[in-house]
Order: sequence, then C-alpha cells, then structure tokens
Amino acid sequence: MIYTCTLNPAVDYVVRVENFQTGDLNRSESADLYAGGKGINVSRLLKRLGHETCAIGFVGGFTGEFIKSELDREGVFHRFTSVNGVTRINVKLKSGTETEINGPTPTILEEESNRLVQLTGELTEHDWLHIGGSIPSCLPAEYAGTLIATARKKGARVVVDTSGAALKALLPYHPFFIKPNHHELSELFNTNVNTKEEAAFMAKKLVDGGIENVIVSMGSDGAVFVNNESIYFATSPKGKVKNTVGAGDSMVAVFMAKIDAGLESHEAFHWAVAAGSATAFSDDLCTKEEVEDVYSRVEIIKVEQEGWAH
Ligand SMILES: Nc1ncnc2c1ncn2[C@@H]1O[C@H](COP(=O)(O)OP(=O)(O)O)[C@@H](O)[C@H]1O
Ligand SMILES: O=P(O)(O)OC[C@H]1O[C@](O)(COP(=O)(O)O)[C@@H](O)[C@@H]1O
Repeated sequence: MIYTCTLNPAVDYVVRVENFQTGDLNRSESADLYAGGKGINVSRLLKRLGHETCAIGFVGGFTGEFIKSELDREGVFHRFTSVNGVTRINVKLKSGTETEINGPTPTILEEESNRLVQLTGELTEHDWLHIGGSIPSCLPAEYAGTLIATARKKGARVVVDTSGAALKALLPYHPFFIKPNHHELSELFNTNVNTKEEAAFMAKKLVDGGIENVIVSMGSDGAVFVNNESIYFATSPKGKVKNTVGAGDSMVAVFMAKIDAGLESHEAFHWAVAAGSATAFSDDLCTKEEVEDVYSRVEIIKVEQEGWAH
C-alpha cells in the first residue's frame, strides 16, 4: 500500500480570468475546486491507475470536509487526522500565465500531531510512505523526520517531495526517491540549474549522498533521472497545456506505482514523464488512458556519463 502523507493539504481554487488586471474588478470565466496538496494528488492519481493507496495527514474545518468528501466520491481511501483549525485554500489564477497563492497553515496541536506519528507506526515492510508538500511551520522542525524514522523502523520505503529548508532537513534520512523541480534543485544548491546537464550533475551529488533515485522535473523542457547506475534525459511532448497544477505530483505517483509493480527504474521514469505531461494537458489530474496516450510521445535517452561529467 502506498500511504501519502500531506501535512498541509489544500482546496485548490482554480480560477480562469481573461486578461486579468490587478487593482481592478475582474470576472472569472470559470472556477473549479479540487482536493489538493501533494500527497492527496498522488493518492487521487494512484487510485485512477488502480493502485492501492491511503491518504493521511491533517485536515480540518469545512475545507477539510470538502477534501474528504471529494476523496470518498473518487473512492480514494483515507485516514486523516482531524485538527481544530481550517484547512487552507490555494488560489491558482490562470490568465495567460499561471499565478499561485498558497494559503497559510492552520494550527496543529501537539496531541493531533502525535496521533499521526502513531498512525505511521502501523506501516509494514510492504508499505510506502510518501511525504509531500510544505511542512506547517507550527510543527517542530524535526516532526517530518520523526514520521520518516517511525515508518522506516517498520520497514516502509520512504519518498519525500517537498522543497526549501524542509527538503534540505530531510535529505539525511536518505529517502528512496525525491523529485525536485529545477527551481527547487537550484534553491537546494544555491545555484542556477538551467540545463539538463546541470540538473544531472546536481542530482548525481544527491545520489552520491545516499538518495537512491532522483528525478528533476523541468516543466515543458522535460526531466532528468539519476540513480547509482544510470542517467536518463526525457523530453516533454508538445500539447495544449490546460493546467499544470499536479503535474509534478503525477510524476511522483506514477514513478512509485511502476517501481512497486516491478518495472525497471528507467521505464518507471518514462511513464512518470508521460503522467506529468498528461496532467499538464488536462484540466484536472490525468486519467490512466491519457497517460497511455502520451507515453509513446515521450522520448528518453540514456546519457553516457563521460559525456557530461565535469
Ligand atoms: N508545459 C508543459 N508541457 C508538457 N509537459 C509538461 C509541461 N509542464 C509540465 N510538464 C510535465 O510535467 C512534469 C512536471 O512538471 P514541473 O512543472 O517540472 O513540476 P512541478 O509541478 O513539481 O513544479 C514535467 O517534467 C513534464 O513532464
Ligand atoms: O504544500 P505546498 O508546497 O504549498 O504545495 C501545495 C500545492 O501543490 C499541489 O499539490 C500541486 O503540486 P505540483 O504542481 O508540484 O504537482 C497543489 O495541489 C497544492 O495547492
């Protein structure tokens, strides 16, 4: 079972405004609400692929109820820890470009956070624990590390998809897989990662430091995969981009699902890129059929390491 843990879930309010003007009254053409947050997106996609999953994390208030009812409607199993506060709303404004405003976290009490640690203690060696998204600032700095250590003790495989200081703090736990985008990788190394060669060079450092599998996603430019044995580059197929929210989460979901199903890592990477692009080309997360359709249009190449290493 793949458990996805979203410490900071959100209702994603995706609003489309033609020719948005700041400081003026704008009327939207469409507005849609989705149960969001990185782990929740991953669980939703895993369910669409027919993979066993359970979403955990903190939810509260009317927005928390919305998330649970949406997951119930889609048949996504969940065991959330209820909190007193109200789950945030993240605004995704589409008007030519995409602008995002991610809301603040509700307060989480110590007793509530302890309940989630207990739950991760129920995992077994057959399970995965995916920890995705931002980490609420009200939680102690070592909290996510405690979740990882608790699940690891039970033999679960750990995947981390976060950014900034949280990602840096969790690297020493040596997750099985991480997927920074190139901006997050740049921030991690305090440098500019613009090309696939640069991304591979930085990802290799992470692998050498103990992370088994690293995908660096680069939006419309594709992605890079690095592990101890090989390096692959992938191109993103061309298509009409509708909504890139959840594209990265789709990659993560599919990479885990394919590895869990026994595929070779470069094959899992190929499917992961297809899923990212398929989601970018749809309004919501992609479907299984959409991933299959995009798969043949993703090109991946194995990189001879002597060719780029410097
Ligand atoms: N404009 C796009 N065209 C085609 N594929 C895209 C586009 N944007 C994202 N993708 C696909 O989704 C993946 C993840 O997107 P990215 O924006 O890098 O991640 P994140 O959502 O985590 O920031 C990319 O590697 C690519 O496969
Ligand atoms: O926890 P954070 O970093 O604020 O991110 C949450 C946001 O990321 C998402 O999970 C989308 O992530 P990706 O576009 O990276 O796949 C949204 O659903 C959510 O609004």
